[in-house]
Amino acid sequence: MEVVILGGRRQIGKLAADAIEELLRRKPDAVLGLATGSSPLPVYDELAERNSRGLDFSRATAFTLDEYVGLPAGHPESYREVIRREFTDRVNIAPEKVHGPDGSAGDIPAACQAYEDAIAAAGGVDLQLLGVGTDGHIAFNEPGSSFASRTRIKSLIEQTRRDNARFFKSLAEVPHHVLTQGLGTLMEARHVILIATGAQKAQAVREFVEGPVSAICPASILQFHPHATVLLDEAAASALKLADFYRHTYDNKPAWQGL
Ligand SMILES: N[C@@H]1[C@@H](O)[C@H](O)[C@@H](COP(=O)(O)O)O[C@@H]1O
Repeated sequence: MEVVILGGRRQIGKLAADAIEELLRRKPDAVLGLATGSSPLPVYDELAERNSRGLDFSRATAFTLDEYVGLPAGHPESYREVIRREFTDRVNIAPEKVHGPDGSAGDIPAACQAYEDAIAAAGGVDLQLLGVGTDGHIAFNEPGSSFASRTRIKSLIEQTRRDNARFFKSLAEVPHHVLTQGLGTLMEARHVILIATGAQKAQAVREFVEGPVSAICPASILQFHPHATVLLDEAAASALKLADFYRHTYDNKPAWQGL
């Protein structure tokens, strides 16, 4: 796991966008894993800007991480809508190449299997963006999720519902159930870039980067990933024991740019 501590959200956005740009130039039909939440927004802003200057997404495919169950089609907070608004409508990716789990499916297990099959048929995810929940969840894999899990339905814990209530009119409107790629699914992405900013993430970051690998902190599975990059601002990095070591080792420059 490479941990890179940067000055702020804008620098994080640029560095993650550099990785995506390098991938798209090397492999124009790359498969991108997209995340919702506020953490990846600077990356999407930067990519939209680069798209307007010629970075081409026309041959790319994208898969989102997760989706609420039970929101009506077109609900502004469904992740399908969020990712469309925040990213895919702002670049020249083909809408039919942007996939998400179907939270309104009648047959949920079949929809989850179909999503796994679609990822596999696309050749797997080349680069997966991730945020992290204050409880250490990635995608919507809450504490206790199996490290071998695949796309499936999950219940949200109250902490996550409260964290996400800021996007809804009230806590009561936040769905209790979601579909999410599993931890086993996420671990198959060839490169994972997790972004965390702000002091409210410091504890989760300390636990998943430097704590024991445990299902109680789902993001800790990334310690087993062969190519995981963690991009942090100073506040999110503030509880790390080895923060100085990471600063010196990577010198604000992750391995994909050459040490
Ligand atoms: N399912 C999403 C996660 O994918 C995201 O990482 C997390 C953190 O969101 P934020 O980046 O807004 O802190 O929120 C949600 O629960």
